[in-house]
Amino acid sequence: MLRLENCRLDNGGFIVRADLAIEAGHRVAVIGPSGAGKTTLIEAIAGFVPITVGTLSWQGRALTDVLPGQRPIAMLFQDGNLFPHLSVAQNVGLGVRPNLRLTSEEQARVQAAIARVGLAGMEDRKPAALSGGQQSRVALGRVLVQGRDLLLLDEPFAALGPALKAEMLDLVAELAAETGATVLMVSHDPADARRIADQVVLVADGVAHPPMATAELLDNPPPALKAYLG
Ligand SMILES: Nc1ncnc2c1ncn2[C@@H]1O[C@H](COP(=O)(O)OP(=O)(O)OP(=O)(O)O)[C@@H](O)[C@H]1O
Repeated sequence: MLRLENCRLDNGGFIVRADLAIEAGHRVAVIGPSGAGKTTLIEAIAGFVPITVGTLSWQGRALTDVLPGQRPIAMLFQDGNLFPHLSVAQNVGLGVRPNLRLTSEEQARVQAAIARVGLAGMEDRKPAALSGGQQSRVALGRVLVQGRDLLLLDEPFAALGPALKAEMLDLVAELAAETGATVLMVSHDPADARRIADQVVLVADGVAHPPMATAELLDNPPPALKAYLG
Protein backbone atom coordinates (compact mmCIF):
# COMPACT_ATOMS: atom_id res chain seq x y z
CA MET A 1 0.00 0.00 0.00
CA LEU A 2 1.16 3.52 -0.82
CA ARG A 3 0.29 5.82 2.05
CA LEU A 4 0.45 9.55 2.44
CA GLU A 5 -0.41 10.22 6.07
CA ASN A 6 -1.38 13.80 6.89
CA CYS A 7 1.11 15.03 4.32
CA ARG A 8 1.89 18.60 3.41
CA LEU A 9 3.63 18.86 0.05
CA ASP A 10 5.49 22.10 -0.59
CA ASN A 11 6.16 22.93 -4.22
CA GLY A 12 8.07 26.21 -3.88
CA GLY A 13 5.37 27.63 -1.60
CA PHE A 14 2.40 26.01 -3.35
CA ILE A 15 0.94 23.63 -0.77
CA VAL A 16 -1.01 20.43 -1.38
CA ARG A 17 -2.36 18.36 1.49
CA ALA A 18 -2.77 14.62 1.14
CA ASP A 19 -4.09 12.00 3.54
CA LEU A 20 -4.75 8.94 1.43
CA ALA A 21 -3.84 5.33 0.70
CA ILE A 22 -3.60 3.39 -2.56
CA GLU A 23 -3.68 -0.39 -2.44
CA ALA A 24 -0.87 -2.19 -4.24
CA GLY A 25 -1.68 -3.33 -7.77
CA HIS A 26 -4.24 -0.64 -8.53
CA ARG A 27 -4.13 1.70 -11.50
CA VAL A 28 -5.04 5.19 -10.38
CA ALA A 29 -5.68 8.28 -12.50
CA VAL A 30 -4.81 11.65 -10.97
CA ILE A 31 -7.18 14.27 -12.31
CA GLY A 32 -8.22 17.82 -11.45
CA PRO A 33 -8.11 21.43 -12.65
CA SER A 34 -4.99 22.89 -14.23
CA GLY A 35 -2.57 24.15 -11.60
CA ALA A 36 -4.34 22.22 -8.82
CA GLY A 37 -1.24 20.22 -7.90
CA LYS A 38 -1.38 16.93 -9.81
CA THR A 39 2.28 17.11 -10.82
CA THR A 40 3.13 18.28 -7.31
CA LEU A 41 1.59 15.08 -5.91
CA ILE A 42 3.44 12.82 -8.36
CA GLU A 43 6.76 14.60 -7.81
CA ALA A 44 6.39 14.47 -4.02
CA ILE A 45 5.88 10.70 -4.23
CA ALA A 46 8.93 10.47 -6.52
CA GLY A 47 10.98 12.59 -4.11
CA PHE A 48 11.44 15.77 -6.15
CA VAL A 49 9.03 17.91 -4.10
CA PRO A 50 9.57 18.01 -0.34
CA ILE A 51 7.04 16.59 2.11
CA THR A 52 7.36 19.03 5.01
CA VAL A 53 4.78 17.40 7.30
CA GLY A 54 3.53 13.80 7.47
CA THR A 55 4.81 10.46 6.22
CA LEU A 56 4.99 8.80 2.82
CA SER A 57 5.34 5.02 2.89
CA TRP A 58 5.21 2.04 0.57
CA GLN A 59 4.36 -1.41 1.94
CA GLY A 60 5.05 -0.12 5.46
CA ARG A 61 8.49 1.31 4.62
CA ALA A 62 8.85 5.06 5.16
CA LEU A 63 10.05 6.81 1.99
CA THR A 64 9.84 10.41 3.15
CA ASP A 65 13.61 10.68 3.66
CA VAL A 66 14.70 8.26 0.91
CA LEU A 67 16.51 9.76 -2.09
CA PRO A 68 14.55 9.70 -5.38
CA GLY A 69 16.82 7.12 -7.05
CA GLN A 70 16.48 4.77 -4.10
CA ARG A 71 12.68 4.78 -4.06
CA PRO A 72 10.88 1.78 -5.64
CA ILE A 73 9.62 4.10 -8.36
CA ALA A 74 9.92 4.47 -12.13
CA MET A 75 8.70 7.64 -13.77
CA LEU A 76 7.56 8.64 -17.23
CA PHE A 77 7.24 12.30 -18.20
CA GLN A 78 5.43 14.05 -21.02
CA ASP A 79 8.66 14.94 -22.81
CA GLY A 80 12.34 14.31 -22.53
CA ASN A 81 12.18 10.65 -21.64
CA LEU A 82 14.83 9.69 -24.22
CA PHE A 83 18.41 10.73 -24.90
CA PRO A 84 18.60 11.62 -28.62
CA HIS A 85 22.24 10.54 -29.03
CA LEU A 86 21.67 7.07 -27.61
CA SER A 87 20.20 4.05 -29.42
CA VAL A 88 16.99 2.29 -28.43
CA ALA A 89 19.00 -0.42 -26.64
CA GLN A 90 21.06 2.18 -24.78
CA ASN A 91 18.03 4.25 -23.80
CA VAL A 92 16.39 1.13 -22.38
CA GLY A 93 19.68 -0.04 -20.84
CA LEU A 94 19.86 3.14 -18.77
CA GLY A 95 17.02 1.67 -16.74
CA VAL A 96 19.34 -1.12 -15.64
CA ARG A 97 22.58 0.78 -15.16
CA PRO A 98 23.28 4.47 -15.82
CA ASN A 99 26.86 3.73 -16.99
CA LEU A 100 25.52 1.19 -19.54
CA ARG A 101 28.17 -1.42 -18.65
CA LEU A 102 25.74 -4.30 -18.75
CA THR A 103 26.42 -7.96 -18.07
CA SER A 104 25.18 -10.42 -20.69
CA GLU A 105 22.27 -11.29 -18.41
CA GLU A 106 21.35 -7.60 -18.18
CA GLN A 107 21.66 -7.22 -21.95
CA ALA A 108 19.26 -10.11 -22.33
CA ARG A 109 16.80 -8.36 -20.01
CA VAL A 110 17.06 -5.20 -22.12
CA GLN A 111 16.48 -7.24 -25.27
CA ALA A 112 13.43 -8.91 -23.72
CA ALA A 113 11.97 -5.55 -22.68
CA ILE A 114 12.51 -4.13 -26.18
CA ALA A 115 10.73 -7.13 -27.66
CA ARG A 116 7.90 -6.88 -25.12
CA VAL A 117 7.14 -3.28 -26.11
CA GLY A 118 7.13 -4.27 -29.78
CA LEU A 119 10.47 -2.85 -30.93
CA ALA A 120 12.47 -5.98 -31.75
CA GLY A 121 14.81 -5.21 -34.65
CA MET A 122 14.99 -1.49 -33.83
CA GLU A 123 17.64 -1.79 -31.10
CA ASP A 124 20.27 0.29 -32.92
CA ARG A 125 18.03 3.14 -34.05
CA LYS A 126 18.22 6.59 -32.51
CA PRO A 127 15.01 8.24 -31.26
CA ALA A 128 14.93 10.62 -34.25
CA ALA A 129 14.47 7.58 -36.52
CA LEU A 130 11.37 6.45 -34.61
CA SER A 131 7.73 7.57 -34.70
CA GLY A 132 6.20 9.26 -31.65
CA GLY A 133 4.49 6.05 -30.62
CA GLN A 134 7.71 4.06 -30.99
CA GLN A 135 9.54 6.62 -28.86
CA SER A 136 6.89 6.16 -26.16
CA ARG A 137 7.49 2.42 -26.40
CA VAL A 138 11.22 2.90 -25.79
CA ALA A 139 10.43 4.91 -22.65
CA LEU A 140 8.07 2.17 -21.50
CA GLY A 141 10.77 -0.42 -22.20
CA ARG A 142 13.07 1.45 -19.84
CA VAL A 143 10.38 1.51 -17.17
CA LEU A 144 9.91 -2.22 -17.67
CA VAL A 145 13.58 -3.15 -17.15
CA GLN A 146 13.68 -1.06 -14.00
CA GLY A 147 11.26 -3.55 -12.45
CA ARG A 148 10.01 -1.07 -9.87
CA ASP A 149 6.87 -1.50 -7.78
CA LEU A 150 5.43 1.91 -8.55
CA LEU A 151 5.02 3.52 -11.93
CA LEU A 152 4.33 7.27 -12.00
CA LEU A 153 3.18 8.77 -15.29
CA ASP A 154 2.78 12.50 -15.81
CA GLU A 155 0.73 12.86 -19.00
CA PRO A 156 3.26 10.79 -20.93
CA PHE A 157 1.16 10.36 -24.07
CA ALA A 158 -0.37 13.84 -24.34
CA ALA A 159 1.49 14.52 -27.58
CA LEU A 160 0.14 11.41 -29.32
CA GLY A 161 -3.05 11.23 -31.40
CA PRO A 162 -6.12 9.59 -29.84
CA ALA A 163 -5.70 6.13 -31.38
CA LEU A 164 -2.00 5.94 -30.54
CA LYS A 165 -2.62 7.24 -27.02
CA ALA A 166 -5.25 4.54 -26.45
CA GLU A 167 -2.79 1.92 -27.71
CA MET A 168 -0.09 3.14 -25.31
CA LEU A 169 -2.50 3.28 -22.37
CA ASP A 170 -3.50 -0.31 -23.09
CA LEU A 171 0.17 -1.31 -23.20
CA VAL A 172 0.75 0.37 -19.81
CA ALA A 173 -2.22 -1.55 -18.40
CA GLU A 174 -0.91 -4.83 -19.82
CA LEU A 175 2.61 -4.30 -18.50
CA ALA A 176 1.27 -3.30 -15.07
CA ALA A 177 -0.89 -6.42 -14.98
CA GLU A 178 2.07 -8.62 -15.95
CA THR A 179 4.47 -7.12 -13.41
CA GLY A 180 1.98 -6.32 -10.63
CA ALA A 181 3.11 -2.69 -10.65
CA THR A 182 0.96 -0.02 -9.04
CA VAL A 183 0.29 2.86 -11.43
CA LEU A 184 -0.44 6.53 -10.80
CA MET A 185 -1.10 8.52 -13.95
CA VAL A 186 -1.78 12.24 -14.27
CA SER A 187 -4.23 12.93 -17.05
CA HIS A 188 -6.38 15.77 -18.30
CA ASP A 189 -8.68 13.41 -20.12
CA PRO A 190 -11.37 11.58 -18.12
CA ALA A 191 -11.53 9.06 -20.98
CA ASP A 192 -7.95 8.00 -20.06
CA ALA A 193 -9.10 7.35 -16.51
CA ARG A 194 -12.03 5.28 -17.71
CA ARG A 195 -9.78 3.37 -20.08
CA ILE A 196 -7.14 2.07 -17.68
CA ALA A 197 -7.74 3.30 -14.12
CA ASP A 198 -9.93 1.51 -11.62
CA GLN A 199 -9.61 4.42 -9.19
CA VAL A 200 -9.25 8.19 -9.41
CA VAL A 201 -7.49 10.62 -7.08
CA LEU A 202 -9.03 14.07 -7.45
CA VAL A 203 -6.65 16.97 -6.80
CA ALA A 204 -8.53 20.22 -6.23
CA ASP A 205 -8.57 23.20 -3.86
CA GLY A 206 -5.19 22.33 -2.36
CA VAL A 207 -6.12 18.77 -1.47
CA ALA A 208 -5.30 15.38 -3.02
CA HIS A 209 -8.38 13.36 -2.13
CA PRO A 210 -8.47 9.65 -1.28
CA PRO A 211 -9.06 7.40 -4.31
CA MET A 212 -12.58 6.70 -5.47
CA ALA A 213 -13.88 4.15 -7.96
CA THR A 214 -13.45 5.66 -11.44
CA ALA A 215 -16.96 5.15 -12.82
CA GLU A 216 -18.59 6.24 -9.57
CA LEU A 217 -16.60 9.47 -9.43
CA LEU A 218 -16.92 10.37 -13.10
CA ASP A 219 -20.64 9.48 -13.26
CA ASN A 220 -21.45 11.55 -10.15
CA PRO A 221 -18.72 14.19 -9.95
CA PRO A 222 -18.43 16.39 -6.86
CA PRO A 223 -18.69 20.19 -7.52
CA ALA A 224 -14.91 20.74 -7.90
CA LEU A 225 -14.70 17.99 -10.52
CA LYS A 226 -17.95 19.00 -12.23
CA ALA A 227 -16.58 22.51 -12.79
CA TYR A 228 -13.42 21.02 -14.29
CA LEU A 229 -15.20 18.49 -16.50
CA GLY A 230 -17.59 21.21 -17.77
N1 LIG B 1 8.88 25.48 -8.51
C1 LIG B 1 7.73 26.08 -8.18
N2 LIG B 1 7.70 27.15 -7.37
C2 LIG B 1 6.54 27.76 -7.05
N3 LIG B 1 5.34 27.34 -7.49
C3 LIG B 1 5.30 26.27 -8.30
C4 LIG B 1 6.48 25.59 -8.71
N4 LIG B 1 6.13 24.59 -9.54
C5 LIG B 1 4.79 24.65 -9.65
N5 LIG B 1 4.30 25.67 -8.91
C6 LIG B 1 2.87 26.04 -8.77
O1 LIG B 1 2.23 24.98 -8.11
C7 LIG B 1 0.90 24.86 -8.58
C8 LIG B 1 0.61 23.42 -8.91
O2 LIG B 1 1.37 23.04 -10.04
P1 LIG B 1 1.25 21.58 -10.65
O3 LIG B 1 2.17 21.52 -11.81
O4 LIG B 1 1.41 20.58 -9.57
O5 LIG B 1 -0.27 21.56 -11.12
P2 LIG B 1 -1.01 20.56 -12.11
O6 LIG B 1 -2.31 20.21 -11.47
O7 LIG B 1 -0.12 19.43 -12.46
O8 LIG B 1 -1.23 21.51 -13.35
P3 LIG B 1 -1.40 21.21 -14.92
O9 LIG B 1 -2.64 20.38 -15.04
O10 LIG B 1 -1.59 22.58 -15.51
O11 LIG B 1 -0.18 20.52 -15.39
C9 LIG B 1 0.74 25.81 -9.75
O12 LIG B 1 -0.01 26.93 -9.32
C10 LIG B 1 2.16 26.19 -10.09
O13 LIG B 1 2.21 27.50 -10.56
